[in-house]
Amino acid sequence: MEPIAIALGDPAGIGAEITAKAYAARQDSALPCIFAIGSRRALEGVWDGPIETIETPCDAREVCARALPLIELELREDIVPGQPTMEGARCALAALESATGLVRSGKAGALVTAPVSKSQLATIGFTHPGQTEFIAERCGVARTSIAMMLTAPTLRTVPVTMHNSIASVPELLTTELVAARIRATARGLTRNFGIERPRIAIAGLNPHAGENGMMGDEEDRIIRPAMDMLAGENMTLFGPLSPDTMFHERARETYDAAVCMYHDQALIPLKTLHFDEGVNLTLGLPIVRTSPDHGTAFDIAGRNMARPDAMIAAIEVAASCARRRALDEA
Ligand SMILES: NC(=O)C1=CN([C@@H]2O[C@H](COP(=O)(O)OP(=O)(O)OC[C@H]3O[C@@H](n4cnc5c(N)ncnc54)[C@H](O)[C@@H]3O)[C@@H](O)[C@H]2O)C=CC1
Ligand SMILES: NCC(=O)COP(=O)(O)O
Repeated sequence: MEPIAIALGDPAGIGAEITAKAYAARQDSALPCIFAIGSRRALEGVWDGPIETIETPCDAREVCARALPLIELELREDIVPGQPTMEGARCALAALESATGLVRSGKAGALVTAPVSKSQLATIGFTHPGQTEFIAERCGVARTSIAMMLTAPTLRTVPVTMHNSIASVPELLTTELVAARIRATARGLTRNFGIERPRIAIAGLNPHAGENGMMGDEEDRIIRPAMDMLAGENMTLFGPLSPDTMFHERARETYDAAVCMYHDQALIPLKTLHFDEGVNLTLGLPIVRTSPDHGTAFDIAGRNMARPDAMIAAIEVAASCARRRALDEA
């Protein structure tokens, strides 16, 4: 497998720190060869280990054993941890763009992205809600064909609507969109985890999954018809389930992934159970892309408090998915 590219994210956040700590733990965690893309200053500000500049991903192979390989991007200002700037957002976007390109061209084996600040990116004219949608566009894949899967040891969840206001969710939910996300989830489970006939639990939108229409009708009007559309495809679907009772331990054993109707319905159970090991895996792309589940953590940036566990898990999941895909394509 080619080296894995890590875009360092916002320089004022914890991206550089968790990347450096993941690199330092590479032997204990048996991580594959990785290289970083971003600002050298961001790394040097939080880590005193060895860093070596490389020109191309293939140089990382030789360097990785002795130093963290870095494709260096210019950052023309000092970094103040916890204080994001427009220049920092430009650097984060340049790293994301460059890393995505290297993976798309096959020079890097998978893409792992450290966290960015979405609002800060918006200040420099970034029009995508998040990195997920940007990467999909760069890969030429429609937003409706991808899915944002959060994966952790005892739970995988996928939100149908992603970075949208709660007020807009009922209007955005359509039968076609729900069906598309369920299909992307099923294919993603087969492609990335080798699950031949995935079992997928579908959440309702309303309390008690609508209580037979008493507390909302999206279950009957939108979600059930979406499940019916997929009848005959290679997956086992059940639901719509009451969202409050589908995440307890015994319930989680009955499915391979839960498709949820909005961001927090999917991410609250995942982060509550597995904050330090949750991985965000984008399904439906021609490349492998993962990210730690957490954000920029500006409140602890530069204080050597950031845990690298989710970044290590993101690298492990990326490597495992890339290996599986390579085997399937061989
Ligand atoms: N993939 C990405 O690029 C993501 C980016 N974000 C961005 O992150 C920013 C901050 O979002 P928040 O909601 O505050 O979430 P957050 O995950 O950055 O922080 C939430 C809490 O968890 C702690 N925390 C997070 N990661 C940690 C780690 N590795 N070790 C120890 N403690 C950790 C933080 O210190 C904070 O107290 C937002 O601007 C958002 O856009 C959020 C999620 C994902
Ligand atoms: N909460 C998940 C999230 O914000 C993912 O963001 P991104 O990876 O799409 O930037």
